[in-house]
Order: sequence, then C-alpha cells, then structure tokens
Amino acid sequence: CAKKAKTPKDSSNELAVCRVLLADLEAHQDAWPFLSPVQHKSVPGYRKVIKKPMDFSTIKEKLTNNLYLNLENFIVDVNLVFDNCQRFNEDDSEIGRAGHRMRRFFDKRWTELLQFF
Ligand SMILES: Cn1cc(C(=O)NCCN2CCCC2)ccc1=O
Repeated sequence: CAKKAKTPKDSSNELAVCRVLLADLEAHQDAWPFLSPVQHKSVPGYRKVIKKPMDFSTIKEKLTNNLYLNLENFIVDVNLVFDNCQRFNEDDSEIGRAGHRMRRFFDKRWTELLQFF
C-alpha cells in the first residue's frame, strides 16, 4: 500500500512552547538550585557522580542557539536536571525536596500544554 506522506512536523510552535515552559520553570520559587550550573568546586563529589550536568541557564542557551529540534529533546534535558538532583541529593534535603516539587510542577505544565498539539 502507498506510504502515507508525513506532513513535515512544524516544530516552530513546539519551540515556542519550550520557551514558555522554561520561563515557568525559572519563575518557580523552588527553582533556585537549578538556575545555573552546579559549581563543582564548591560541591565536593559532584563532578565525579554527575556525568551529564544540566541546569536551566544551559537549557536557555541551547534554546537560543537552536540546539533543540523539538519539544521531546527539550524535555529530555529538563528531566536530566531533575534526575541529576535525585541522584546527588537526599530526598529529605532542601535541594532534594525542591527537585521533587519542580519535577511535579513541570510534568503538570507540559501535559497541560500537550493537549494543544
Ligand atoms: C542542583 N544542585 C545545586 C546545588 C547548589 O549548591 N546550588 C547552589 C545554590 N546556591 C543558591 C544561591 C547561589 C547558589 C548543589 C547540588 C545540586 O544538586
């Protein structure tokens, strides 16, 4: 049977959604541990334990430089921020709790927006 021609995915509005989502993350009161790269010089063990550091300012830089092709690539990096946080911090710690709250907020936000695609 004839292959159904795929309409080219218009990822431009997906990237607009990424900018909205990132702005929401940065504005959240629990975003403070994630706004800039962890200073591994002042956080002993971080560089050894966390192989792929990620933070909101780095994500913003990547968005600005068009390094995300779609929403999915963007979500992978946001989840990396939260996975790194869970790996390095006790659940029952200031930063650990902030990470869990931020992940819950993000999951709710992007699923709300997803309904528009
Ligand atoms: C995500 N994460 C962050 C840290 C951290 O110490 N961030 C600095 C937070 N300070 C707040 C005002 C200036 C900087 C440590 C471990 C970790 O997993």
